[in-house]
Formats: sequence, structure tokens, C-alpha cells
Amino acid sequence: RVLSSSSSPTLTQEEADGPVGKGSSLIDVNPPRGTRDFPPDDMRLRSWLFQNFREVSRILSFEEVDFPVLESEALFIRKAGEEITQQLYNFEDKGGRRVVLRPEITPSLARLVIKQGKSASLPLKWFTIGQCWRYERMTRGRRREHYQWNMDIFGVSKVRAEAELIQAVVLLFERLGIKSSDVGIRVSSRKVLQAVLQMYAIPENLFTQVCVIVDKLGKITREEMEKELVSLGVSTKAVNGIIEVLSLKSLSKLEEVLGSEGEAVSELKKLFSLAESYGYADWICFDASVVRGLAYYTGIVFEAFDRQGKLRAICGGGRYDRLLSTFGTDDIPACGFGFGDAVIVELLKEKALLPDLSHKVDDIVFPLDEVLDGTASSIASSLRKKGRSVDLVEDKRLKWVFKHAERIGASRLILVGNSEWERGAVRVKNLSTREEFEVKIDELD
Ligand SMILES: CC(=O)Nc1cnc2ccccc2c1
Repeated sequence: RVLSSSSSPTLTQEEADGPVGKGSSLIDVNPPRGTRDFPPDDMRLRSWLFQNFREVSRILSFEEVDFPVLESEALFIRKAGEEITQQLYNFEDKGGRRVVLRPEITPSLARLVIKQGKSASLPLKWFTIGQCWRYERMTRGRRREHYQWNMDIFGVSKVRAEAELIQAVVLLFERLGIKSSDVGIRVSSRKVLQAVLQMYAIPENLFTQVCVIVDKLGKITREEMEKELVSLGVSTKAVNGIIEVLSLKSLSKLEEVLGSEGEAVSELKKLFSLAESYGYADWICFDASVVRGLAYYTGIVFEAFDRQGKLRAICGGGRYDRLLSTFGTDDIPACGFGFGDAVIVELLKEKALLPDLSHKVDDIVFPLDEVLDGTASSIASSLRKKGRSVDLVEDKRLKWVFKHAERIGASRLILVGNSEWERGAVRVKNLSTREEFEVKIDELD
């Protein structure tokens, strides 16, 4: 509730200013536009989701890395017209440096790989979970931050790497109770588009910009797309050819158009055959319209989608073999994906798969008489030293303590009373079985 300091006709100035002494006007207690707080309930859900991200990363034998949320702006300056670079949360710091709140994680990963140079023995399999930012005019009221789980492999040029990443995504979905009937993973390759551009003799240097435009397929009209491509110098004939090939959803049809010799077809066929061996073939489908909107992808690209088509992409990724050379060093083959914390939660809600994550505590320790507050403290600390979570309560009526035990999901209530303590014991109430018994203090575990 934010008290307006502006005076209003019906209120006196004093009333309008609100209570004096309690802070004459309350600051805005909401977080900055487009950002979220995580109160306990929301934080428990986020921690549960992130714990699953971490478990899958461990199972795939990836190592955790981390980076500053603040990065040099130079890392994200790209000329391909991507939305992500048009919404940089950028500013000049007090040292006159151009910096950003990072909009994505991949460039930081590449920076660290370069920094580590020869000391990073390839292949590298790294993961991180981090907050990413965008500065969007709040016209659309969309969020300006989200958390992303990123998994990336450096130093593997064969599609084995993409197959590993897709298994990670599938394992995550399965852990959350999502089935291949709920979610699919569209797979394609930018080499498909590259081959089509060659067929129409479109100069190589337009490739990245064409990809960024074509990624908008389904978000902008065909006329708008045609206009943007023609303004790049792509002929109408070529535009039609591009759209025709990108609407293919069968790998054999693609093979009819492109032939079997090119890398586009051979890599995709290899990936689909590996998918059978991994046992996740029913999760993936070829869909030539998948190009993803990031400029640096060069090969296989993929994105997970809800088969009901209600939500935006759940996660996405692909191969980016030429990113390091844009930072001025030798290329290292790489591929990875980003998995945001927002759409997946919407999907879990849709599928009624959100877990019950209430606060849980092992014991409440409560002295029935304030002279026992020291005793209660020593009982609480010996239980805590054994690793039990203990809520030490005092100055409350017993009635309140029982309600509180309910609220925080305590398993046991340990009442420290004078008569029991004289016998070196306490009263223990098991809050799930309602049983109550007296326990010698040195037998309390
Ligand atoms: C659904 C959602 O929160 N999307 C989102 C929110 N914040 C971002 C911030 C940076 C880049 C992408 C972002 C994407």
C-alpha cells in the first residue's frame, strides 16, 4: 500500500501525508518495474526447480560455473538486429565504462573459455543458473528479468554434443512429471537455411540477418517477413523458396530437396538416429521452421514447446561454432541451451504438476516456564548439532504454540516443564500421530 503524498480534496494535508512518526510517507515497497521478489512460498518453488536443474547437470556430469550479472557491453554488441540486443539493460558506470546487466549467459561462458585458454582441457561441459535482464519499454508489461539454466559443451564438433544436451532437457522434463505427450522438442539446423541461400546465390554475409528475420516466422505476417527479407536484397523468388523449405516437417522430404550429401541432412539424420539409442526419439521431431533468434547459431537448433500450443518456447538452444572468433580468437566448436524459469512454471500449473512445498521443521522447543529458557536453549542447540531443524519458541501461550506448530509443519513439539525437568526429562508430542510421551533428555535424538 503506497500512501500518496499528493493532497486530496476530502483529506486534510495531515491525513493525506499519513501517520507522522511511523515514517511520514511510506516508500514504494514494490520491487523495480518488471522484477520480482521471492517470498518464502515462491522461493521454495524456485529452489525446487533449480535443484532439479542441478541434479540433471550432475547426472550429465557437467561442472557448475558462475559469472557476474554485470558484464562489459562489448560482449553483447551484435549487428544482426536481434531483439535481445535491442533491449540491453546497459549504462555507463562511474568509471565511464559501458556495462550491461547481461541479457543471456552464452557470451560470458565463451569469455571464460577464452580466458582459461589452454588450461581448460576440452571438451568442457559447464552449467550455470543465473539471472538475465532486458530493458523493455513497459508498454507490454513483460518482465525485465528471469533466471536461466544454461548447459554448454565446448570442444565437441560432432552432433553427439547436441544429443547430450537434448537428453538433459528430456531428463529434466521427466523429473518434473512432464511426458512426451505434453511437450515436444522441435529440431532443425541452420545449415538448412544456409543451403537454401546458396541455391538462390544469396551472399553468405546475409546469413545471420536472414536467420534473425526468419525466426519471426509465426510472430510477424508473411508480408512483413517478405518486406524485411527483400529490404536485405533477397529476391521474392528466394523468399518463397526459403518459406517453402522452412515449412517442411519431414526429414525425408528435406532430403528430396537438399540431397543427401550436405551437412544439414547428414547431421540431422545422425541426431535422430542417436535419439533412438538414447531412448528419447518420441520427444523430438524435425521442423525446418526452427531457426531460433540468436545471431550466433551455426548448426543444429532446437526448442521445446507445449503440444497444446498455449505457451511460448519452454527452452531453446543450438550449435554456435563461430562465436569465439567474433571475440577475436580461434574458434572452438560449441553448443548449448538456455532454459528459463517462467514458461516451465506456467506449464507445470497447466498440467497440475506443481509440487506441495510447504515449510517443514523437525522440532519446536518450548519452555513452559520462563525460568527454563536456558534449559530450552541447551536442548535446542544439542538437537541442532545433530542436524535437526529446531524452532525455539518462548513468551507465547501454549495455544499459540500448537497453531504455530501446524503452520510451520513441525514434526515434534518438545515441551520443557519444571516437573519433567526435575526427573531430567521433557514432554515430546509427535504432531503427526498425536502421541505424547516423556523422554529422558539424554535419550532425546
Ligand atoms: C517469460 C519471461 O519472463 N521472459 C523473459 C524475462 N526476462 C528476460 C530477460 C532477459 C532476456 C530474456 C528474458 C525473458
